[in-house]
Amino acid sequence: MFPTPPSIWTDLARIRAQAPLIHNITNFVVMNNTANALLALGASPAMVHAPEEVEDFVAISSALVVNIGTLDATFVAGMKLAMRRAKDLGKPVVFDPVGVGATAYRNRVSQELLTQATPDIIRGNASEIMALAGLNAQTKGVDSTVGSDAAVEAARRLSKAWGGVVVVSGATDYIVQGDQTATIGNGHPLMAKVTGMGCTATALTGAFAAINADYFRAATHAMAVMGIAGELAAEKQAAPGSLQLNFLDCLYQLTESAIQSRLNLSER
Ligand SMILES: Nc1ncnc2c1ncn2[C@@H]1O[C@H](COP(=O)(O)OP(=O)(O)OP(=O)(O)O)[C@@H](O)[C@H]1O
Ligand SMILES: Cc1ncsc1CCO
Ligand SMILES: [Mg+2]
Repeated sequence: MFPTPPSIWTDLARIRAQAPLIHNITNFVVMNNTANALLALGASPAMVHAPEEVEDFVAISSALVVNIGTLDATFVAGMKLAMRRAKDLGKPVVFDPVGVGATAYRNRVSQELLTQATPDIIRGNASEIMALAGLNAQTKGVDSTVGSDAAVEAARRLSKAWGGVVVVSGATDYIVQGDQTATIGNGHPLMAKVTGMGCTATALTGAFAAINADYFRAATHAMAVMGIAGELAAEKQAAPGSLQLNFLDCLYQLTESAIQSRLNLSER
């Protein structure tokens, strides 16, 4: 048994009560998945990337989620404007460096985004976090080639370099801020067989950051809810198509007692 921080449930109840507006600049592959996941969680998603309107949209949103999965020059221009405006307005920024390490363009854009407006939380798989930390990580497009354990020290290095929270997802999720580490052992291997489950984790993290200004807690709670909903869904039917569908239903129906009985969280 693990101790259950009641704040996971408190945060989830707050999201359901307040339905915070989450501004997403994300990739074409997952727009529908992450919008539906945010709705099932209780938040209110909007996918808005035109440079002409992102600054105005940030101003009415409670958090900004930036994901470079299918980047191009127009997306990047919108990301820079939105991230700078979010920082100016003190709104949480969550960054997903999809596929960083795979190409020079992705590496350059990621570094530009990080230096222009430092995100509060970065969530990536192990290859992405290692690449972002400047390690010569092997990457296979958008999927990781190494386990999350291998990237914990890279996450710590990144976090110490700019003071934010870094999340490495995988069989075990690591949430790192400075010397602090939380690990989440929930989830199911089939989650990696549905595209955009990592992007979904990042989007949900945006919703938790919108209602909890302790971003270490917000990220930890998001990864816990993600993992628990994922394992509940996999238990209904262990196949990818069903998992994608059941994940939304399990997220929507998630109860305090399910969180309490399933949470696999440790901290040091
Ligand atoms: N082997 C596993 N066991 C348990 N949970 C897993 C496993 N692999 C992935 N997950 C969970 O799936 C979610 C997505 O993590 P993953 O590391 O696969 O993201 P990703 O590679 O960025 O995905 P994508 O780029 O497709 O969005 C996380 O919530 C993670 O905890
Ligand atoms: C498959 C894929 N390609 C670019 S973004 C994306 C979604 C998972 O990261
Ligand atoms: Mg990813």
